[in-house]
Amino acid sequence: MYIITKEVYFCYGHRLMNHPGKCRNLHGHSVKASISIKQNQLNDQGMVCDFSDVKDCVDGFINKVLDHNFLLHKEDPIIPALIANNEQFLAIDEHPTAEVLSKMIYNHVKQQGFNVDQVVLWETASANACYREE
Ligand SMILES: Nc1nc2c(c(=O)[nH]1)N=C([C@H](O)[C@H](O)COP(=O)(O)OP(=O)(O)OP(=O)(O)O)CN2
Ligand SMILES: [Zn+2]
Repeated sequence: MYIITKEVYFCYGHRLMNHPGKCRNLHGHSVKASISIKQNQLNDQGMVCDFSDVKDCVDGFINKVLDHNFLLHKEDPIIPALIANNEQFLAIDEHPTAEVLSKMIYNHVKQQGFNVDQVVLWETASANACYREE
């Protein structure tokens, strides 16, 4: 089994509305996502796939959906105020944790036809979440 990994960097604001501590406050992160693709066989270029193809796939999604966006649970009570002020945000069904965001990226890359091994989202220099399927 061969595995390649491409890293991408982006930013977002969010809050974890049910968090008992500081993460329920509005705050932001400058994050790294590591996207790993696996294959048993290399292609005729000797690659799992081109790093740039992974980057193009992930950048398209991240730039459109996550980067410099404000990520909130759909029931977050701040949403009416954002709408009233014409502010941009993304409301999702789950809490916008590193776990949930890594799965969102995983699902997008898988839907684009890549054989994804895992997606790791480094939310801070010391904390990451990984999503993979058995
Ligand atoms: N399992 C998870 N735990 C936490 C998440 C998460 O997404 N999944 N998110 C947060 C916060 O949003 C934020 O990421 C803070 O993380 P944390 O590592 O606690 O923050 P610090 O950098 O301040 O940590 P220190 O190492 O104490 O400086 C929280 N938990
Ligand atoms: Zn956070």
